[in-house]
Amino acid sequence: MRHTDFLDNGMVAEYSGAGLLPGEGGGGSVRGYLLHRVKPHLPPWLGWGATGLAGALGNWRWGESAAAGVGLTLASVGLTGATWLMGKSTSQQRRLHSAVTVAAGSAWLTAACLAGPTTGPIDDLYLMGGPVVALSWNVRMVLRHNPEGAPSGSADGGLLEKVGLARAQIGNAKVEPNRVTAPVALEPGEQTNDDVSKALARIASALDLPKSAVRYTPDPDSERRGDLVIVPEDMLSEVVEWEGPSNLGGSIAEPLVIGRYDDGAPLLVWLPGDPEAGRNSTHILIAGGTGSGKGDTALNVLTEILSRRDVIVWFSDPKAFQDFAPLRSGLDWSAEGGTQTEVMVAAVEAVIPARTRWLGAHGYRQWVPAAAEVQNDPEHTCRSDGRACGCPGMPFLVTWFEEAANTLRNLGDDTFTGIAQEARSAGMSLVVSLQRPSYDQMSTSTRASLPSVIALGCDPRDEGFSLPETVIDAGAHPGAWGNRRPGYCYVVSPGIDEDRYPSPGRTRRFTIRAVPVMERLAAWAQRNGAHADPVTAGAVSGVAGRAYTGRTTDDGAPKPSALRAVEEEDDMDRGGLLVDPEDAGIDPEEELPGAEEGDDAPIFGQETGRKPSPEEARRLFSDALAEFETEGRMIVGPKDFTDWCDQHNLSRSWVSLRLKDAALDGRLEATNQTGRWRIVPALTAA
Ligand SMILES: Nc1ncnc2c1ncn2[C@@H]1O[C@H](COP(=O)(O)OP(=O)(O)OP(=O)(O)O)[C@@H](O)[C@H]1O
Repeated sequence: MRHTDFLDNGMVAEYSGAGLLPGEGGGGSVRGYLLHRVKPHLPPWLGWGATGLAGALGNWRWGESAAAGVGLTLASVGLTGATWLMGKSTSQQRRLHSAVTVAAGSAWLTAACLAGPTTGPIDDLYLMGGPVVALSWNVRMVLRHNPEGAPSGSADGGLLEKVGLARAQIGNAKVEPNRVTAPVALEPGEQTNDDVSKALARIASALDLPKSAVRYTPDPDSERRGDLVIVPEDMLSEVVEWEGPSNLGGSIAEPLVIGRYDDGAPLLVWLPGDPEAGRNSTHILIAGGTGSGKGDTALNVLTEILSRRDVIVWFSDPKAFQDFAPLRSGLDWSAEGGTQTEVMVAAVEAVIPARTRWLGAHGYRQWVPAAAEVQNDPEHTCRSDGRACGCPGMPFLVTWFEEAANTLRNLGDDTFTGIAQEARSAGMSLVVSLQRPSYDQMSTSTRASLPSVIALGCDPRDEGFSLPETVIDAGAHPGAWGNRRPGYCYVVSPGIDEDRYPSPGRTRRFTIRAVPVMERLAAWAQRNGAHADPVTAGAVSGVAGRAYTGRTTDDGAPKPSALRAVEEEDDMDRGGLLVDPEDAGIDPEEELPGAEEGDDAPIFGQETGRKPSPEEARRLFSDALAEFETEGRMIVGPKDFTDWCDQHNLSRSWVSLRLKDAALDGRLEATNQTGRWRIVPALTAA
């Protein structure tokens, strides 16, 4: 049994102060346990018995011999002297104790041999003195087990010496069920905390435990002190299924519960910052190899987010919502990769300044739950006369990019880093997941702008990508799990005590049983969750046009006032940029054809024949852009006009030139990809 091996090693027993853990040690039965406890204290008593026996036998053999008397006396003195000499290397106290014991024992033996063990006081001396001496050794041993942070002596030296940390000291360890925390003090000037980090694998090997069971938390105030944490039994091996969100209707500012740690504590992450705790909003990277449980981990996070009342989610998934389909109707906006995702990214860029301005105008240095409520507090007013402004609140915004490597690469490092930096003060968090957590998927600077990570099992070579070096040094090794431990993860994120970073946790598993619960959650979010505020909705519509629908209500319920307000401002001929009331029930998937599908579909009129006149051609081109806009295909390039060119006998190079002209006219805007243009919705065009 692992646990017992661990204890048998003696380390915990030596330094716990409390001895063995309840019910542990030895053969498993009560008898075995007692025997195990008593065994170390027997030798002095055996020595006492042996001395008595030797006295009786010696008297029978040499009772009458004068020569034997001289020999025995000399031997006794010699043995005592030798003990004293040999004790030189031990402590003074131990040396004296040993010499006195040998002197008393050998003197009694000499007297018993010569005069007889029962003569005069010799037998009384044996019966009274022997137990006293034996007991004195027992007491010494018991005291040695409670060093109270004192230098550790030889026994711990055994383990630490084995792992190359001789002369380090282990103090009084704290023993909890399945967790031992032992303070370590290193040799001043000789050893550093780094040496312990490097020795963790050897400590695990000495204790016959997996590498992830042994961790080290350096003391931030000292280079030679820290806590060695040993968690002998893997309490995460039991799979726990997801049964529902932890806090339905709570605020997104409250922690998201995504699983549990190895000691049973809840595994938490926070997205918005907390001004009181001096914490900023964070962005999260979900990193894990294939089969590491990334999909289920994302579901843990997303279900928690969707169950909160003051948040909206924009979600891009190039895998066509394979894993997330049951939750899709709870999202404010969903995109299936390709052009749809490009539009979403452009929209994210556009809403950041608008949201930041709104928060600033209402006196919020960062998003807090009160920002999502109607602004009835004169402390948070945008009116110059200081009276409450009554503006609709602004929900927190989570923008989520599944399998994001391509999107991020297209976006470029500087753009992404800028978005990530600025989004934090706009009441937004980005969540990004990667197919393979490695630097060929994501550049160093992009990785650096995602401060939080949920690091699942991966290739050992990719550990350095997933986790900060300090956490790996402290004993975190997602590479040791690969895809054999789905859902196991380390979480590094503001709000979590840093001591926890190297502790593994496990997210919950989603099975087929979870599907109806997720569907109910999405329906709840659709009815009771937040809707985009007018500022966010206005900014996104200015970029995405009809591609952004906002979360629709499926039961014909009136749309939230935020959206109606935007619609009322719209050009009446266009009937508003957001969903028409009669379109409210339309499945957004049907409304937004994928890029590939759109490429093949003949969406334009079927005019054929002669080449149009230049004026006619320009009119047709402008109609084509309007049609793209109606379709919600807001990012276009010459290749999107291939069929159209064939129909109208126009060339793609002519289209290229017209695209540039349209950009000069303000109808299009350049994207950071050459030859790709974003349509400026007609409402906001000059
Ligand atoms: N927390 C968990 N506990 C137990 N099993 C889990 C857990 N999370 C995921 N699994 C199981 O592990 C397997 C792989 O999970 P999942 O598909 O989420 O991995 P993935 O990392 O998303 O892989 P891929 O990238 O190939 O989609 C699935 O069978 C899933 O049910």
